[in-house]
Amino acid sequence: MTPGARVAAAIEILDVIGAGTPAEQALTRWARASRYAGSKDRAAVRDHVFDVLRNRRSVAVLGGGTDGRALMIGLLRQQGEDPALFFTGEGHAPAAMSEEERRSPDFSGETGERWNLPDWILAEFQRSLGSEAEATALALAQRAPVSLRVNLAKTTRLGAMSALQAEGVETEINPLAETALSVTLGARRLRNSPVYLEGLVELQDAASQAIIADLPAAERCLDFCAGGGGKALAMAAQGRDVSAHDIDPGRMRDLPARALRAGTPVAQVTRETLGALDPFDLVLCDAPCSGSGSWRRAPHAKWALYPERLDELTQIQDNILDDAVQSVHPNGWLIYATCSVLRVENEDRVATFVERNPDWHCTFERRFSVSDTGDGFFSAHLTRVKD
Ligand SMILES: C[S@@+](CC[C@H](N)C(=O)[O-])C[C@H]1O[C@@H](n2cnc3c(N)ncnc32)[C@H](O)[C@@H]1O
Repeated sequence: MTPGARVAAAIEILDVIGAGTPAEQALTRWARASRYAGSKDRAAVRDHVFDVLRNRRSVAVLGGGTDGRALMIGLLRQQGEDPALFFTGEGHAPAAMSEEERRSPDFSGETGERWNLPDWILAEFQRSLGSEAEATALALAQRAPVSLRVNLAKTTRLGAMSALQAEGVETEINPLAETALSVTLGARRLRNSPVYLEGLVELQDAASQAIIADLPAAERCLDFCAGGGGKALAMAAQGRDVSAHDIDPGRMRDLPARALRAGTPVAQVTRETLGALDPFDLVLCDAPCSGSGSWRRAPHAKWALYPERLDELTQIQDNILDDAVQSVHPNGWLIYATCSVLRVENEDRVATFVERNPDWHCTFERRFSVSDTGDGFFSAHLTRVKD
């Protein structure tokens, strides 16, 4: 495909997304219907689409509209390209630009537009991040790094690096955790590589790994909000005895296969069986949240969040802590984590938990910035106050 044809494909997909189809679904449908597109074409079209979704506000201003065509004109301008070189009308390229489209709009640069955030969230964003607010917003508009967790139950970090290199996947040490690698080349080869298929590495954000690396020593651990089990598997790879629970057990459907591949067993517990089990030394609540620390991976979530939903999430987070604390051993740990950068979902939830439970205190809090090495995350360690 020519560069212009890739832009035309992105326009078509953005219009499908604009009409309400989720981004991944729209991309998959387009790829199935476009057998002529090679893997490089598919990757380039995907990058265009996700670059637009991350930068929706600024590119709408720069392109003078919100349909796929305007958004792509805006994206090319933002990337320092001349859109007229892509909009030629030749072959499969989009039609040549009109007189009006050629006029580069004035980019007023209001904060929400420059930061590519909805206006309503700006105050909370600034309260949460202070002097880091702008850098965080701008980082969320960039592509996310690809990080791997080395399964130390099967190999070493250097062992994994050289095995990956032999398969054409280049990596470098990621400083956030001793299990973490950043992929610098060949990420697309990963999923079919023996190193991945044999469970020597898992795809996992490095800050997510650091949250597990920070955990206090504890033998029997419960991942209360296990989802796909990324953190449960990371805990199991540390040699802990791990059980996984989720309000929606269907979310854990891939966990047995992943645990088998990793060679690190994870038991699954249901709501019903949980009450009959002995309390755990550590209960991790990786709570549902706005996902604001990982909006560069799921940019649609940035635009789908609204104030009432954020309020609802904080209520769910409080309820989860109140529920999960019942499974913690008297000398045990309650760990709270989110992939959010918002105080209202992080420090504020910990503070209100301690207010409701004065016999508990927080011994550790850590924030992870959105950076080249990892997503935005938060974690806090809570335990009972000792007499
Ligand atoms: C952030 S995701 C977990 C991601 C997972 N820990 C990982 O690292 O892959 C949050 C999970 O919490 C679950 N959840 C939501 N409400 C819950 C509740 N009240 N009790 C337990 N789990 C809940 C959701 O179904 C979702 O799978």
